[in-house]
Amino acid sequence: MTQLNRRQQALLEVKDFSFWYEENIAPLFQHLNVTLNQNEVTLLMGASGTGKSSLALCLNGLYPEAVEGIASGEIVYNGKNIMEFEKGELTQEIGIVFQDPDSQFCMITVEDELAFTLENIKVPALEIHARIKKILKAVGMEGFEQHKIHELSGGQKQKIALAAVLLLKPEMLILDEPTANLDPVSSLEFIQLVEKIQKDHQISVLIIEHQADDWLELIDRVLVISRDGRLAADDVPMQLFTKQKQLLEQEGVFLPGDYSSQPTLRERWIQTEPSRKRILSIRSLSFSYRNHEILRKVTFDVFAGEFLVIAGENGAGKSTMLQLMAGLLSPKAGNVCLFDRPLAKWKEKALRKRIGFVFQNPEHQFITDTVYDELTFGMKLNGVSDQEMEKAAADLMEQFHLTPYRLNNPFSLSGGQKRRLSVATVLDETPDILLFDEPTFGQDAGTTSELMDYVMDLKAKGTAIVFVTHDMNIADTADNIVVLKKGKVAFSGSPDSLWKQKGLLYEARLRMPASVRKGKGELHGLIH
Ligand SMILES: Nc1ncnc2c1ncn2[C@@H]1O[C@H](COP(=O)(O)OP(=O)(O)OP(=O)(O)O)[C@@H](O)[C@H]1O
Ligand SMILES: Nc1ncnc2c1ncn2[C@@H]1O[C@H](COP(=O)(O)OP(=O)(O)OP(=O)(O)O)[C@@H](O)[C@H]1O
Repeated sequence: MTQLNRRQQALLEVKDFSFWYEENIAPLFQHLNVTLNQNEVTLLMGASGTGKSSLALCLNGLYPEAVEGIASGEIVYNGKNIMEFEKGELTQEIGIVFQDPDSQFCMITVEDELAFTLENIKVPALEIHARIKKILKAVGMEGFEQHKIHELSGGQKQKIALAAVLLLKPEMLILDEPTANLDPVSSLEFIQLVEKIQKDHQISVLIIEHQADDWLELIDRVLVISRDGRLAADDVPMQLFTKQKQLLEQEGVFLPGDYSSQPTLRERWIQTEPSRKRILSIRSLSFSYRNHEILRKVTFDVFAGEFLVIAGENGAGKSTMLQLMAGLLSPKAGNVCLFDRPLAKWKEKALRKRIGFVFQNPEHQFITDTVYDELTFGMKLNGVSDQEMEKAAADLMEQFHLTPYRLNNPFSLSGGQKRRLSVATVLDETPDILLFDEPTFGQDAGTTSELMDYVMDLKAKGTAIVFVTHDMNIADTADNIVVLKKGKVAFSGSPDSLWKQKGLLYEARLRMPASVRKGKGELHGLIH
Protein backbone atom coordinates (compact mmCIF):
# COMPACT_ATOMS: atom_id res chain seq x y z
CA MET A 1 0.00 0.00 0.00
CA THR A 2 1.45 3.33 -0.95
CA GLN A 3 -0.45 5.58 1.48
CA LEU A 4 -0.93 8.44 -0.97
CA ASN A 5 2.80 9.01 -1.34
CA ARG A 6 2.70 9.25 -5.12
CA ARG A 7 3.07 12.63 -6.71
CA GLN A 8 -0.40 14.14 -6.62
CA GLN A 9 -1.36 15.61 -9.94
CA ALA A 10 -5.04 16.00 -10.73
CA LEU A 11 -6.28 13.95 -13.66
CA LEU A 12 -10.05 13.93 -13.27
CA GLU A 13 -11.84 16.55 -11.18
CA VAL A 14 -15.47 16.05 -10.25
CA LYS A 15 -16.93 19.38 -9.18
CA ASP A 16 -20.28 19.65 -7.43
CA PHE A 17 -21.57 16.95 -9.77
CA SER A 18 -25.15 15.61 -9.57
CA PHE A 19 -26.93 13.20 -11.89
CA TRP A 20 -30.57 12.23 -12.51
CA TYR A 21 -31.92 9.51 -14.80
CA GLU A 22 -35.23 11.40 -14.96
CA GLU A 23 -36.53 14.79 -14.06
CA ASN A 24 -38.72 15.02 -10.96
CA ILE A 25 -37.06 12.15 -9.13
CA ALA A 26 -34.30 12.41 -6.54
CA PRO A 27 -30.80 12.60 -8.04
CA LEU A 28 -28.91 9.32 -8.09
CA PHE A 29 -25.87 11.06 -6.69
CA GLN A 30 -25.49 14.66 -5.68
CA HIS A 31 -22.91 17.37 -5.07
CA LEU A 32 -19.96 15.06 -5.56
CA ASN A 33 -16.61 16.76 -5.18
CA VAL A 34 -13.63 14.54 -5.70
CA THR A 35 -10.32 14.61 -7.58
CA LEU A 36 -8.73 11.48 -9.02
CA ASN A 37 -5.00 11.86 -9.47
CA GLN A 38 -2.52 10.64 -12.00
CA ASN A 39 -0.82 7.35 -11.21
CA GLU A 40 -3.23 6.66 -8.37
CA VAL A 41 -5.32 3.55 -7.66
CA THR A 42 -8.72 4.29 -6.16
CA LEU A 43 -11.36 1.85 -4.99
CA LEU A 44 -15.01 2.93 -5.21
CA MET A 45 -17.37 1.16 -2.83
CA GLY A 46 -21.03 1.48 -1.90
CA ALA A 47 -24.18 -0.63 -1.57
CA SER A 48 -25.73 -2.21 -4.65
CA GLY A 49 -27.73 0.38 -6.60
CA THR A 50 -26.02 3.47 -5.16
CA GLY A 51 -24.85 4.53 -8.62
CA LYS A 52 -21.25 3.34 -8.93
CA SER A 53 -21.60 2.07 -12.52
CA SER A 54 -23.60 5.16 -13.51
CA LEU A 55 -20.89 7.41 -12.07
CA ALA A 56 -18.21 5.52 -14.02
CA LEU A 57 -20.15 6.17 -17.23
CA CYS A 58 -20.45 9.87 -16.36
CA LEU A 59 -16.71 10.06 -15.74
CA ASN A 60 -15.85 9.01 -19.27
CA GLY A 61 -18.51 11.20 -20.81
CA LEU A 62 -20.90 8.47 -22.05
CA TYR A 63 -23.59 9.59 -19.60
CA PRO A 64 -25.76 11.64 -19.32
CA GLU A 65 -26.12 11.85 -23.11
CA ALA A 66 -26.43 8.11 -23.86
CA VAL A 67 -29.37 7.73 -21.45
CA GLU A 68 -30.94 11.16 -21.83
CA GLY A 69 -30.13 11.80 -18.18
CA ILE A 70 -29.57 15.15 -16.53
CA ALA A 71 -26.37 16.34 -14.92
CA SER A 72 -25.28 19.47 -13.08
CA GLY A 73 -21.82 20.59 -11.99
CA GLU A 74 -18.80 19.64 -14.09
CA ILE A 75 -16.16 17.02 -14.70
CA VAL A 76 -12.74 18.19 -15.81
CA TYR A 77 -10.18 15.85 -17.41
CA ASN A 78 -6.59 17.03 -17.69
CA GLY A 79 -7.76 20.60 -17.23
CA LYS A 80 -10.51 20.46 -19.89
CA ASN A 81 -14.25 20.11 -19.29
CA ILE A 82 -15.27 16.67 -20.60
CA MET A 83 -18.18 18.21 -22.54
CA GLU A 84 -15.58 19.88 -24.77
CA PHE A 85 -14.10 16.59 -26.02
CA GLU A 86 -15.04 15.26 -29.47
CA LYS A 87 -17.38 12.25 -29.50
CA GLY A 88 -15.41 9.08 -28.75
CA GLU A 89 -12.25 11.00 -27.89
CA LEU A 90 -12.56 10.61 -24.14
CA THR A 91 -13.32 6.88 -24.29
CA GLN A 92 -9.75 6.40 -25.54
CA GLU A 93 -8.31 8.33 -22.63
CA ILE A 94 -10.52 6.77 -19.98
CA GLY A 95 -11.08 3.09 -20.76
CA ILE A 96 -13.88 1.22 -19.02
CA VAL A 97 -14.18 -2.52 -18.57
CA PHE A 98 -17.91 -2.91 -18.01
CA GLN A 99 -19.56 -4.97 -15.31
CA ASP A 100 -21.13 -7.17 -18.00
CA PRO A 101 -18.41 -7.82 -20.59
CA ASP A 102 -21.03 -8.99 -23.14
CA SER A 103 -22.24 -5.40 -23.47
CA GLN A 104 -18.79 -4.40 -24.71
CA PHE A 105 -18.37 -6.76 -27.68
CA CYS A 106 -19.57 -6.26 -31.23
CA MET A 107 -17.65 -8.83 -33.29
CA ILE A 108 -17.80 -12.63 -33.44
CA THR A 109 -14.21 -13.77 -32.87
CA VAL A 110 -11.62 -12.55 -30.41
CA GLU A 111 -9.29 -11.47 -33.20
CA ASP A 112 -11.99 -9.51 -35.05
CA GLU A 113 -13.03 -7.79 -31.85
CA LEU A 114 -9.49 -6.65 -31.03
CA ALA A 115 -8.71 -5.76 -34.65
CA PHE A 116 -11.87 -3.62 -34.75
CA THR A 117 -10.59 -1.64 -31.76
CA LEU A 118 -7.19 -1.12 -33.38
CA GLU A 119 -8.69 -0.14 -36.76
CA ASN A 120 -10.80 2.46 -34.98
CA ILE A 121 -7.67 4.15 -33.68
CA LYS A 122 -6.05 3.86 -37.13
CA VAL A 123 -3.28 1.38 -36.28
CA PRO A 124 -1.59 0.32 -39.56
CA ALA A 125 -2.88 -3.06 -40.82
CA LEU A 126 0.61 -4.59 -40.72
CA GLU A 127 0.92 -3.98 -36.98
CA ILE A 128 -2.47 -5.34 -35.99
CA HIS A 129 -1.62 -9.04 -35.78
CA ALA A 130 1.44 -8.51 -33.57
CA ARG A 131 -0.41 -6.07 -31.26
CA ILE A 132 -3.23 -8.60 -30.76
CA LYS A 133 -0.80 -11.41 -30.04
CA LYS A 134 1.03 -9.29 -27.47
CA ILE A 135 -2.06 -8.12 -25.62
CA LEU A 136 -3.55 -11.64 -25.51
CA LYS A 137 -0.33 -12.85 -23.93
CA ALA A 138 -0.46 -10.01 -21.41
CA VAL A 139 -3.96 -11.00 -20.24
CA GLY A 140 -3.27 -14.74 -20.25
CA MET A 141 -5.37 -15.55 -23.33
CA GLU A 142 -2.60 -16.46 -25.75
CA GLY A 143 -3.80 -18.49 -28.72
CA PHE A 144 -7.49 -17.50 -28.40
CA GLU A 145 -7.52 -15.36 -31.58
CA GLN A 146 -9.94 -17.57 -33.50
CA HIS A 147 -12.29 -18.37 -30.59
CA LYS A 148 -15.88 -17.16 -30.84
CA ILE A 149 -16.57 -14.69 -28.05
CA HIS A 150 -20.06 -16.01 -27.28
CA GLU A 151 -18.55 -19.45 -26.69
CA LEU A 152 -16.02 -18.25 -24.11
CA SER A 153 -16.66 -18.77 -20.42
CA GLY A 154 -17.53 -15.73 -18.28
CA GLY A 155 -13.99 -15.35 -17.01
CA GLN A 156 -12.42 -15.64 -20.43
CA LYS A 157 -14.73 -12.87 -21.71
CA GLN A 158 -13.62 -10.60 -18.86
CA LYS A 159 -9.98 -10.93 -19.89
CA ILE A 160 -10.80 -10.17 -23.55
CA ALA A 161 -12.74 -7.08 -22.44
CA LEU A 162 -9.66 -5.88 -20.52
CA ALA A 163 -7.41 -6.61 -23.52
CA ALA A 164 -9.68 -4.52 -25.80
CA VAL A 165 -9.49 -1.53 -23.47
CA LEU A 166 -5.73 -1.82 -22.91
CA LEU A 167 -5.13 -1.72 -26.67
CA LEU A 168 -6.23 1.93 -26.52
CA LYS A 169 -3.42 2.70 -24.05
CA PRO A 170 -5.71 4.75 -21.81
CA GLU A 171 -4.40 7.19 -19.25
CA MET A 172 -7.10 6.09 -16.87
CA LEU A 173 -8.66 2.67 -16.48
CA ILE A 174 -12.05 2.12 -14.87
CA LEU A 175 -12.78 -1.46 -13.88
CA ASP A 176 -16.39 -2.17 -12.91
CA GLU A 177 -16.46 -5.34 -10.79
CA PRO A 178 -13.80 -6.88 -13.00
CA THR A 179 -13.23 -10.08 -11.06
CA ALA A 180 -16.85 -11.00 -10.44
CA ASN A 181 -16.78 -13.74 -13.09
CA LEU A 182 -13.28 -15.00 -12.42
CA ASP A 183 -12.27 -18.16 -10.57
CA PRO A 184 -10.35 -17.42 -7.34
CA VAL A 185 -6.87 -17.86 -8.79
CA SER A 186 -7.72 -16.03 -12.05
CA SER A 187 -9.12 -13.24 -9.91
CA LEU A 188 -5.86 -12.92 -8.03
CA GLU A 189 -3.88 -13.11 -11.27
CA PHE A 190 -6.11 -10.44 -12.79
CA ILE A 191 -5.38 -8.15 -9.82
CA GLN A 192 -1.66 -8.80 -10.23
CA LEU A 193 -2.03 -8.05 -13.94
CA VAL A 194 -3.71 -4.72 -13.18
CA GLU A 195 -0.97 -3.93 -10.69
CA LYS A 196 1.73 -4.64 -13.28
CA ILE A 197 -0.02 -2.60 -15.97
CA GLN A 198 -0.55 0.24 -13.52
CA LYS A 199 3.12 0.23 -12.47
CA ASP A 200 4.50 -0.18 -16.00
CA HIS A 201 2.40 2.58 -17.51
CA GLN A 202 1.77 4.72 -14.39
CA ILE A 203 -1.89 4.97 -15.25
CA SER A 204 -4.64 6.01 -12.93
CA VAL A 205 -7.05 3.18 -12.04
CA LEU A 206 -10.55 3.38 -10.56
CA ILE A 207 -11.85 0.03 -9.36
CA ILE A 208 -15.47 -0.62 -8.46
CA GLU A 209 -15.66 -3.70 -6.24
CA HIS A 210 -17.78 -4.97 -3.38
CA GLN A 211 -15.02 -7.14 -1.87
CA ALA A 212 -11.74 -5.29 -1.40
CA ASP A 213 -9.61 -7.98 0.26
CA ASP A 214 -7.36 -8.93 -2.62
CA TRP A 215 -7.00 -5.34 -3.88
CA LEU A 216 -5.71 -3.95 -0.60
CA GLU A 217 -2.03 -4.17 -1.48
CA LEU A 218 -2.59 -2.12 -4.59
CA ILE A 219 -5.05 0.61 -3.65
CA ASP A 220 -4.04 4.07 -2.46
CA ARG A 221 -7.42 5.36 -1.57
CA VAL A 222 -11.04 4.31 -1.03
CA LEU A 223 -14.16 6.32 -1.87
CA VAL A 224 -17.55 5.32 -0.48
CA ILE A 225 -20.86 6.46 -1.98
CA SER A 226 -23.70 6.49 0.51
CA ARG A 227 -27.21 5.21 -0.15
CA ASP A 228 -28.39 8.81 -0.60
CA GLY A 229 -25.81 9.41 -3.32
CA ARG A 230 -23.25 11.45 -1.43
CA LEU A 231 -19.54 10.92 -0.98
CA ALA A 232 -19.57 9.36 2.49
CA ALA A 233 -15.83 8.69 2.81
CA ASP A 234 -12.54 9.35 1.04
CA ASP A 235 -9.54 7.96 2.87
CA VAL A 236 -6.54 5.64 2.71
CA PRO A 237 -7.65 2.02 3.24
CA MET A 238 -6.19 1.41 6.70
CA GLN A 239 -7.69 4.57 8.19
CA LEU A 240 -11.05 3.92 6.61
CA PHE A 241 -11.37 0.26 7.54
CA THR A 242 -10.21 0.77 11.13
CA LYS A 243 -11.81 4.13 11.98
CA GLN A 244 -15.07 4.07 10.05
CA LYS A 245 -16.34 0.54 10.57
CA GLN A 246 -19.76 1.66 11.73
CA LEU A 247 -20.31 3.86 8.70
CA LEU A 248 -19.23 1.10 6.34
CA GLU A 249 -21.52 -1.44 7.97
CA GLN A 250 -24.44 1.01 7.77
CA GLU A 251 -23.71 1.53 4.09
CA GLY A 252 -23.69 -2.24 3.43
CA VAL A 253 -20.02 -2.26 2.47
CA PHE A 254 -17.95 -5.44 2.95
CA LEU A 255 -15.14 -4.94 5.45
CA PRO A 256 -12.00 -6.79 4.35
CA GLY A 257 -11.38 -9.95 6.43
CA ASP A 258 -8.36 -8.32 8.11
CA TYR A 259 -10.54 -5.60 9.61
CA SER A 260 -13.86 -7.35 10.17
CA SER A 261 -14.98 -8.61 13.54
CA GLN A 262 -18.30 -9.86 12.11
CA PRO A 263 -18.99 -13.61 12.16
CA THR A 264 -18.10 -15.38 8.90
CA LEU A 265 -20.98 -16.52 6.69
CA ARG A 266 -20.45 -20.04 8.01
CA GLU A 267 -20.74 -18.91 11.61
CA ARG A 268 -24.07 -17.21 10.92
CA TRP A 269 -26.27 -20.29 10.52
CA ILE A 270 -27.08 -23.29 12.60
CA GLN A 271 -26.22 -26.02 10.12
CA THR A 272 -29.12 -28.30 9.24
CA GLU A 273 -28.29 -31.82 8.09
CA PRO A 274 -29.52 -32.81 4.61
CA SER A 275 -31.91 -35.77 4.51
CA ARG A 276 -31.14 -39.00 2.62
CA LYS A 277 -34.03 -38.37 0.22
CA ARG A 278 -32.40 -38.20 -3.20
CA ILE A 279 -33.77 -35.44 -5.41
CA LEU A 280 -31.41 -35.46 -8.36
CA SER A 281 -29.00 -38.18 -9.45
CA ILE A 282 -26.37 -37.60 -12.09
CA ARG A 283 -24.87 -40.77 -13.53
CA SER A 284 -21.88 -41.08 -15.86
CA LEU A 285 -22.93 -37.90 -17.60
CA SER A 286 -20.94 -36.69 -20.62
CA PHE A 287 -21.53 -33.67 -22.80
CA SER A 288 -19.84 -32.03 -25.80
CA TYR A 289 -20.30 -28.85 -27.77
CA ARG A 290 -19.72 -30.08 -31.32
CA ASN A 291 -16.51 -32.15 -30.98
CA HIS A 292 -15.33 -30.35 -27.88
CA GLU A 293 -15.85 -32.55 -24.83
CA ILE A 294 -16.99 -30.42 -21.88
CA LEU A 295 -18.07 -32.99 -19.27
CA ARG A 296 -16.89 -36.55 -18.89
CA LYS A 297 -18.56 -39.32 -16.85
CA VAL A 298 -19.79 -37.03 -14.09
CA THR A 299 -21.58 -38.77 -11.22
CA PHE A 300 -23.03 -37.29 -8.02
CA ASP A 301 -26.33 -36.91 -6.14
CA VAL A 302 -28.24 -34.01 -4.63
CA PHE A 303 -30.37 -34.62 -1.54
CA ALA A 304 -33.35 -32.84 -0.01
CA GLY A 305 -32.23 -30.07 2.34
CA GLU A 306 -28.68 -30.17 0.99
CA PHE A 307 -26.63 -27.11 0.07
CA LEU A 308 -24.29 -28.23 -2.69
CA VAL A 309 -21.67 -26.01 -4.32
CA ILE A 310 -20.16 -26.70 -7.73
CA ALA A 311 -16.75 -25.02 -7.97
CA GLY A 312 -13.89 -25.02 -10.42
CA GLU A 313 -11.82 -22.89 -12.72
CA ASN A 314 -13.20 -20.69 -15.52
CA GLY A 315 -14.34 -22.90 -18.36
CA ALA A 316 -14.37 -26.10 -16.25
CA GLY A 317 -17.97 -26.81 -17.30
CA LYS A 318 -19.91 -25.63 -14.24
CA SER A 319 -22.62 -23.63 -16.03
CA THR A 320 -22.98 -26.43 -18.58
CA MET A 321 -23.38 -28.91 -15.71
CA LEU A 322 -26.09 -26.78 -14.11
CA GLN A 323 -28.01 -26.51 -17.39
CA LEU A 324 -27.87 -30.29 -17.78
CA MET A 325 -29.17 -30.66 -14.21
CA ALA A 326 -32.12 -28.41 -15.11
CA GLY A 327 -32.87 -30.29 -18.34
CA LEU A 328 -32.05 -27.21 -20.43
CA LEU A 329 -29.35 -29.23 -22.24
CA SER A 330 -29.44 -32.97 -22.97
CA PRO A 331 -26.52 -35.25 -22.10
CA LYS A 332 -24.57 -36.99 -24.83
CA ALA A 333 -24.19 -40.05 -22.60
CA GLY A 334 -25.34 -40.96 -19.09
CA ASN A 335 -28.35 -39.34 -17.47
CA VAL A 336 -29.86 -36.96 -14.94
CA CYS A 337 -32.84 -38.29 -12.96
CA LEU A 338 -35.26 -36.29 -10.87
CA PHE A 339 -36.74 -38.66 -8.26
CA ASP A 340 -35.21 -41.60 -10.17
CA ARG A 341 -36.94 -40.65 -13.42
CA PRO A 342 -34.82 -39.31 -16.33
CA LEU A 343 -35.44 -35.61 -17.00
CA ALA A 344 -36.34 -36.41 -20.63
CA LYS A 345 -39.38 -38.37 -19.39
CA TRP A 346 -40.83 -35.44 -17.44
CA LYS A 347 -43.39 -33.11 -18.99
CA GLU A 348 -41.83 -29.64 -19.40
CA LYS A 349 -44.39 -27.87 -17.18
CA ALA A 350 -44.01 -30.38 -14.33
CA LEU A 351 -40.24 -30.14 -14.57
CA ARG A 352 -40.26 -26.34 -14.34
CA LYS A 353 -42.45 -26.52 -11.23
CA ARG A 354 -39.99 -28.84 -9.53
CA ILE A 355 -36.69 -27.33 -10.65
CA GLY A 356 -35.95 -23.60 -10.30
CA PHE A 357 -33.05 -22.28 -12.39
CA VAL A 358 -31.18 -18.97 -12.31
CA PHE A 359 -28.86 -18.23 -15.24
CA GLN A 360 -25.32 -16.86 -14.85
CA ASN A 361 -26.35 -13.77 -16.80
CA PRO A 362 -29.64 -12.44 -15.34
CA GLU A 363 -30.51 -10.77 -18.64
CA HIS A 364 -30.89 -14.20 -20.24
CA GLN A 365 -33.84 -14.71 -17.97
CA PHE A 366 -35.88 -11.52 -18.35
CA ILE A 367 -38.92 -11.74 -20.60
CA THR A 368 -41.19 -8.87 -19.54
CA ASP A 369 -40.98 -5.06 -19.31
CA THR A 370 -41.33 -4.48 -15.59
CA VAL A 371 -39.98 -5.87 -12.34
CA TYR A 372 -43.55 -6.66 -11.21
CA ASP A 373 -44.41 -8.57 -14.40
CA GLU A 374 -41.17 -10.48 -14.19
CA LEU A 375 -41.98 -11.61 -10.65
CA THR A 376 -45.55 -12.60 -11.46
CA PHE A 377 -45.01 -14.18 -14.88
CA GLY A 378 -44.89 -17.75 -13.54
CA MET A 379 -47.76 -17.11 -11.12
CA LYS A 380 -49.99 -15.89 -13.96
CA LEU A 381 -49.30 -19.06 -15.95
CA ASN A 382 -50.27 -21.08 -12.90
CA GLY A 383 -53.59 -19.23 -12.50
CA VAL A 384 -52.73 -17.59 -9.15
CA SER A 385 -55.37 -14.97 -8.16
CA ASP A 386 -54.54 -11.25 -8.58
CA GLN A 387 -54.72 -10.71 -4.84
CA GLU A 388 -52.32 -13.55 -3.99
CA MET A 389 -50.03 -12.48 -6.80
CA GLU A 390 -49.88 -8.92 -5.50
CA LYS A 391 -49.04 -10.10 -2.00
CA ALA A 392 -46.36 -12.59 -3.15
CA ALA A 393 -44.74 -10.03 -5.47
CA ALA A 394 -44.79 -7.32 -2.78
CA ASP A 395 -43.12 -9.69 -0.31
CA LEU A 396 -40.40 -10.64 -2.78
CA MET A 397 -39.76 -6.99 -3.75
CA GLU A 398 -39.49 -6.08 -0.08
CA GLN A 399 -37.17 -8.99 0.69
CA PHE A 400 -34.88 -8.28 -2.26
CA HIS A 401 -34.88 -4.44 -1.99
CA LEU A 402 -36.70 -3.96 -5.27
CA THR A 403 -39.86 -2.20 -4.07
CA PRO A 404 -38.93 1.23 -5.55
CA TYR A 405 -38.34 -0.39 -8.94
CA ARG A 406 -41.71 -2.15 -9.31
CA LEU A 407 -42.46 -0.51 -12.67
CA ASN A 408 -38.85 -0.22 -13.89
CA ASN A 409 -37.63 -2.18 -16.88
CA PRO A 410 -35.50 -5.11 -15.62
CA PHE A 411 -32.78 -4.22 -18.14
CA SER A 412 -32.36 -0.74 -16.58
CA LEU A 413 -31.59 -2.09 -13.10
CA SER A 414 -28.11 -2.05 -11.58
CA GLY A 415 -26.04 -5.26 -11.86
CA GLY A 416 -26.81 -6.26 -8.29
CA GLN A 417 -30.53 -5.44 -8.62
CA LYS A 418 -30.78 -7.53 -11.82
CA ARG A 419 -29.15 -10.42 -10.01
CA ARG A 420 -31.58 -10.13 -7.07
CA LEU A 421 -34.57 -9.96 -9.43
CA SER A 422 -33.45 -13.06 -11.32
CA VAL A 423 -33.12 -14.94 -8.02
CA ALA A 424 -36.49 -13.65 -6.75
CA THR A 425 -38.32 -14.82 -9.90
CA VAL A 426 -37.66 -18.48 -9.07
CA LEU A 427 -38.82 -18.09 -5.49
CA ASP A 428 -42.47 -17.39 -6.30
CA GLU A 429 -43.14 -21.01 -5.43
CA THR A 430 -40.95 -23.56 -3.70
CA PRO A 431 -39.61 -26.20 -6.05
CA ASP A 432 -37.81 -29.35 -4.86
CA ILE A 433 -34.48 -28.10 -6.10
CA LEU A 434 -33.10 -24.65 -6.88
CA LEU A 435 -30.12 -24.30 -9.21
CA PHE A 436 -28.32 -20.95 -9.07
CA ASP A 437 -25.45 -19.87 -11.31
CA GLU A 438 -23.43 -17.27 -9.36
CA PRO A 439 -26.39 -15.89 -7.35
CA THR A 440 -24.37 -13.61 -5.08
CA PHE A 441 -22.38 -11.95 -7.82
CA GLY A 442 -22.51 -8.14 -7.61
CA GLN A 443 -24.06 -8.08 -4.13
CA ASP A 444 -22.94 -5.89 -1.24
CA ALA A 445 -22.40 -7.25 2.28
CA GLY A 446 -26.01 -6.66 3.34
CA THR A 447 -27.73 -8.15 0.30
CA THR A 448 -25.36 -11.15 0.25
CA SER A 449 -26.15 -12.15 3.80
CA GLU A 450 -29.89 -11.52 3.31
CA LEU A 451 -29.92 -13.66 0.18
CA MET A 452 -28.03 -16.39 2.00
CA ASP A 453 -30.46 -16.18 4.95
CA TYR A 454 -33.36 -16.67 2.54
CA VAL A 455 -31.74 -19.61 0.82
CA MET A 456 -30.67 -21.25 4.09
CA ASP A 457 -34.24 -20.97 5.31
CA LEU A 458 -35.45 -22.85 2.22
CA LYS A 459 -32.74 -25.47 2.78
CA ALA A 460 -33.88 -25.94 6.38
CA LYS A 461 -37.39 -26.57 5.04
CA GLY A 462 -36.06 -29.34 2.76
CA THR A 463 -35.36 -27.65 -0.59
CA ALA A 464 -32.14 -28.81 -2.25
CA ILE A 465 -29.96 -25.83 -3.12
CA VAL A 466 -27.19 -25.93 -5.71
CA PHE A 467 -24.86 -22.96 -6.31
CA VAL A 468 -22.21 -22.54 -8.94
CA THR A 469 -19.95 -20.01 -7.28
CA HIS A 470 -16.44 -18.61 -7.29
CA ASP A 471 -16.95 -17.15 -3.82
CA MET A 472 -15.05 -19.44 -1.46
CA ASN A 473 -16.62 -17.82 1.64
CA ILE A 474 -19.94 -19.10 0.34
CA ALA A 475 -18.50 -22.49 -0.65
CA ASP A 476 -17.33 -22.75 2.96
CA THR A 477 -20.98 -22.88 4.10
CA ALA A 478 -21.93 -25.83 1.85
CA ASP A 479 -22.76 -29.36 3.00
CA ASN A 480 -20.91 -30.70 0.00
CA ILE A 481 -18.64 -29.28 -2.70
CA VAL A 482 -18.22 -30.86 -6.12
CA VAL A 483 -15.07 -29.62 -7.83
CA LEU A 484 -15.01 -29.88 -11.60
CA LYS A 485 -11.66 -29.94 -13.33
CA LYS A 486 -11.51 -30.13 -17.10
CA GLY A 487 -15.01 -31.59 -17.14
CA LYS A 488 -14.42 -34.32 -14.57
CA VAL A 489 -15.27 -34.54 -10.88
CA ALA A 490 -11.93 -33.94 -9.17
CA PHE A 491 -13.37 -33.82 -5.65
CA SER A 492 -16.65 -34.34 -3.83
CA GLY A 493 -16.85 -33.84 -0.09
CA SER A 494 -17.08 -31.34 2.77
CA PRO A 495 -15.49 -27.87 2.61
CA ASP A 496 -13.15 -28.71 5.49
CA SER A 497 -11.75 -31.73 3.68
CA LEU A 498 -11.31 -29.66 0.49
CA TRP A 499 -9.37 -26.91 2.27
CA LYS A 500 -6.85 -29.53 3.41
CA GLN A 501 -6.02 -30.55 -0.17
CA LYS A 502 -3.61 -27.83 -1.22
CA GLY A 503 -2.45 -29.60 -4.38
CA LEU A 504 -5.98 -30.10 -5.63
CA LEU A 505 -6.96 -26.51 -4.78
CA TYR A 506 -4.01 -25.28 -6.79
CA GLU A 507 -4.78 -27.47 -9.81
CA ALA A 508 -8.48 -26.53 -9.78
CA ARG A 509 -7.57 -22.82 -9.38
CA LEU A 510 -9.43 -22.48 -6.09
CA ARG A 511 -8.38 -20.86 -2.83
CA MET A 512 -9.25 -21.41 0.78
CA PRO A 513 -11.72 -18.79 2.02
CA ALA A 514 -10.15 -15.75 3.70
CA SER A 515 -11.31 -16.86 7.17
CA VAL A 516 -9.56 -20.25 6.82
CA ARG A 517 -6.38 -18.63 5.44
CA LYS A 518 -6.45 -16.13 8.28
CA GLY A 519 -6.69 -18.99 10.82
CA LYS A 520 -3.59 -20.50 9.25
CA GLY A 521 -1.78 -17.15 9.18
CA GLU A 522 -1.76 -17.18 5.37
CA LEU A 523 -4.24 -14.41 4.63
CA HIS A 524 -2.12 -12.76 1.97
CA GLY A 525 -0.62 -15.96 0.58
CA LEU A 526 -0.60 -15.35 -3.14
CA ILE A 527 -2.17 -18.58 -4.18
CA HIS A 528 -3.41 -20.20 -0.99
N1 LIG B 1 -30.56 3.34 -17.84
C1 LIG B 1 -31.16 3.53 -16.65
N2 LIG B 1 -32.37 4.12 -16.56
C2 LIG B 1 -32.96 4.32 -15.37
N3 LIG B 1 -32.43 3.94 -14.18
C3 LIG B 1 -31.25 3.35 -14.21
C4 LIG B 1 -30.54 3.09 -15.44
N4 LIG B 1 -29.37 2.48 -15.15
C5 LIG B 1 -29.34 2.35 -13.79
N5 LIG B 1 -30.46 2.88 -13.24
C6 LIG B 1 -30.77 2.93 -11.80
O1 LIG B 1 -29.75 3.68 -11.17
C7 LIG B 1 -29.42 3.11 -9.91
C8 LIG B 1 -27.92 2.92 -9.83
O2 LIG B 1 -27.49 1.92 -10.76
P1 LIG B 1 -25.94 1.59 -10.93
O3 LIG B 1 -25.83 0.44 -11.88
O4 LIG B 1 -25.20 2.82 -11.24
O5 LIG B 1 -25.60 1.12 -9.42
P2 LIG B 1 -24.34 0.38 -8.80
O6 LIG B 1 -23.98 1.12 -7.57
O7 LIG B 1 -23.29 0.19 -9.83
O8 LIG B 1 -24.99 -1.02 -8.39
P3 LIG B 1 -24.41 -2.52 -8.31
O9 LIG B 1 -23.45 -2.55 -7.16
O10 LIG B 1 -25.67 -3.31 -8.02
O11 LIG B 1 -23.81 -2.84 -9.64
C9 LIG B 1 -30.22 1.82 -9.77
O12 LIG B 1 -31.31 2.04 -8.90
C10 LIG B 1 -30.73 1.53 -11.17
O13 LIG B 1 -32.01 0.94 -11.13
N1 LIG C 1 -22.69 -22.49 -26.58
C1 LIG C 1 -21.43 -22.97 -26.56
N2 LIG C 1 -20.85 -23.45 -27.68
C2 LIG C 1 -19.59 -23.94 -27.64
N3 LIG C 1 -18.81 -23.98 -26.53
C3 LIG C 1 -19.33 -23.51 -25.40
C4 LIG C 1 -20.67 -22.98 -25.35
N4 LIG C 1 -20.92 -22.59 -24.07
C5 LIG C 1 -19.79 -22.86 -23.35
N5 LIG C 1 -18.84 -23.41 -24.16
C6 LIG C 1 -17.49 -23.86 -23.72
O1 LIG C 1 -17.67 -24.86 -22.77
C7 LIG C 1 -16.66 -24.76 -21.74
C8 LIG C 1 -17.36 -24.77 -20.39
O2 LIG C 1 -18.14 -23.56 -20.28
P1 LIG C 1 -18.98 -23.24 -18.98
O3 LIG C 1 -19.67 -21.94 -19.19
O4 LIG C 1 -19.81 -24.44 -18.60
O5 LIG C 1 -17.79 -23.09 -17.92
P2 LIG C 1 -17.85 -22.55 -16.43
O6 LIG C 1 -17.11 -23.55 -15.59
O7 LIG C 1 -19.24 -22.23 -16.01
O8 LIG C 1 -16.97 -21.22 -16.60
P3 LIG C 1 -17.03 -19.79 -15.82
O9 LIG C 1 -16.62 -20.04 -14.41
O10 LIG C 1 -16.02 -18.96 -16.54
O11 LIG C 1 -18.43 -19.25 -15.95
C9 LIG C 1 -15.85 -23.50 -22.04
O12 LIG C 1 -14.63 -23.88 -22.66
C10 LIG C 1 -16.71 -22.73 -23.01
O13 LIG C 1 -15.87 -22.03 -23.90
